[in-house]
Amino acid sequence: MDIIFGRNKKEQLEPVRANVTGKIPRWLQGTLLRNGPGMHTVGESKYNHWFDGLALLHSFSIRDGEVYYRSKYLRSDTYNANIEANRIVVSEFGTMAYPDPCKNIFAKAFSYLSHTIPDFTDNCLINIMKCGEDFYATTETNYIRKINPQTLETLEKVDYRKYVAVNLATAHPHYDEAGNVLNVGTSIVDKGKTKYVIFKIPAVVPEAKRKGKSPLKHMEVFCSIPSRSLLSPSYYHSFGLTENYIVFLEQPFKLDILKMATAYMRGVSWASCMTFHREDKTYIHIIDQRTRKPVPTMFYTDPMVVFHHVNAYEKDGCILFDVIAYEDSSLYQLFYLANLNQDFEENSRLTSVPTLRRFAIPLHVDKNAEVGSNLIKVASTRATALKEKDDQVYCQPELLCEGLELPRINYANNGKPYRYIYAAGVQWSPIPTKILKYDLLTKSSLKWGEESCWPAEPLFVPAPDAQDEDDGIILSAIVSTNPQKPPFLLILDAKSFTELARASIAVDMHLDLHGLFIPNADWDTRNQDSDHHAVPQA
Ligand SMILES: CC1=C(/C=C/C(C)=C/C=C/C(C)=C/C=O)C(C)(C)CCC1
Ligand SMILES: [Fe+2]
Repeated sequence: MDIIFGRNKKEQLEPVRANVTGKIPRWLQGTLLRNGPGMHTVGESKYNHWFDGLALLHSFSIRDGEVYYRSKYLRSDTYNANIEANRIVVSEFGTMAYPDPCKNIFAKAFSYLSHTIPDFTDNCLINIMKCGEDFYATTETNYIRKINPQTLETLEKVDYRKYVAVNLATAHPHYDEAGNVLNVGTSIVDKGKTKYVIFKIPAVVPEAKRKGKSPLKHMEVFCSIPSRSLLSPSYYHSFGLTENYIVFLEQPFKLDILKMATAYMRGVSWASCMTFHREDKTYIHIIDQRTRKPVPTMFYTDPMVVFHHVNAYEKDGCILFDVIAYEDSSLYQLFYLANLNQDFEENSRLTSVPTLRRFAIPLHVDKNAEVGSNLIKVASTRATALKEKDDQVYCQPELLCEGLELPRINYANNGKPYRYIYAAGVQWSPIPTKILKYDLLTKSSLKWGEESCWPAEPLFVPAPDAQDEDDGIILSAIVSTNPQKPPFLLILDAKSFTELARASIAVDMHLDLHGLFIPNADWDTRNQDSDHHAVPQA
């Protein structure tokens, strides 16, 4: 597995034409832009964790049945500092780095102190965000990096803290129909309070206010939720959105701020400051978008760890939301590079398999309902919400399916009733061996897999004349451990899950994390089909 995880990948700066077999639909015109870690050693120094690797952007430009591939390292300040020093000098999730090893004792002590409130990395390796006309590489710190989606060049560094008080923010924002961005961040011990901040970035700025400013300058706090604890806010990786509500899980997988403040001095990583408290509950916060206030009822469920929300929607007085959940936080443990070696089949066994769980949250809690009664009256789910004393509600999910991660949907259905989930299929290890389509109605799935192939997150792109939710195609970048088989972009028909085409590229391709598809606007206007792709397939 060293081929996939350990080895530094080479950039492919010049676009290279892929060898296409099969037939790419004529309407599929645009660029698949993806992000993920590509470099895990700098000089003699090595990162400890796969999520530490330096961000390598790659793109597949699809035009008239042809595919062109290119890749480029994000020239973050982190990348530049590391390359210049020829060693790792910026700390990442699983690796604490020491910039000045030769300083005298006084300078060293000063450097430790200045790390009490750390300046986090801008190695934005997780996802790509669209904001107005601009694209940004994202991670979970306060930094995002603007990029040129055509050339993959790195542009400005943006510090969210300049606009809203957040030290951390998710790499998984949501978009409304107009393309406005909603995201959640954590504000740590600011003015004596720790809170989760939901913030909005408008897609367009009114002409009068514009003055050449980017929409980021018009970012605003939408709502804040106080953290249950000042010094141990929850860690979260994504959130859910319905037409009128936001779903935020305050889970018992927490950051210990005091541990973080001394991590640099103690020589341990940020990852070691995260703890799963299996004795705690998971609190479900529901925010009403119309009042911009959290719903006052306290909804909770058993301890769990969620990285990816799938979708959420309102139905018959309830919010139904689907997540991929684990029993513990061992997933992040498995991505230490020491585990992803030859013996990875042994070392990276999941202790808790990812399960698709559906929760149901009643929007109106009858104060007179009997304690112990189930407040969910929706026939389509077995999820329950039991009334407890003091107006608390205990929610138990319906278990839908096992062994899936990196979920995607037809984003036109985000926040709305939906039927299909596209995801990476994982079995005994967190590394995907298949991609699958799960049908929430029939509770059955279709799968794609091939010997020695390791697929990435499958992304759905709707067809221009789509009638059904699954009228479209699936794109997934596949790397292979067979030296005879070059990596390829797989194009499946989303309805039947059969292969339409593959574009093989004889390059050094990395296993990526997340990304988006940018439809080719020229082609859309040429075909009078502009509305279908107004929002990226985020
Ligand atoms: C640097 C840094 C962080 C980075 C977290 C990262 C990089 C997480 C990546 C998660 C992924 C890729 C999950 C996939 O499902 C924290 C812990 C937020 C806080 C401290 C500083
Ligand atoms: Fe993610």
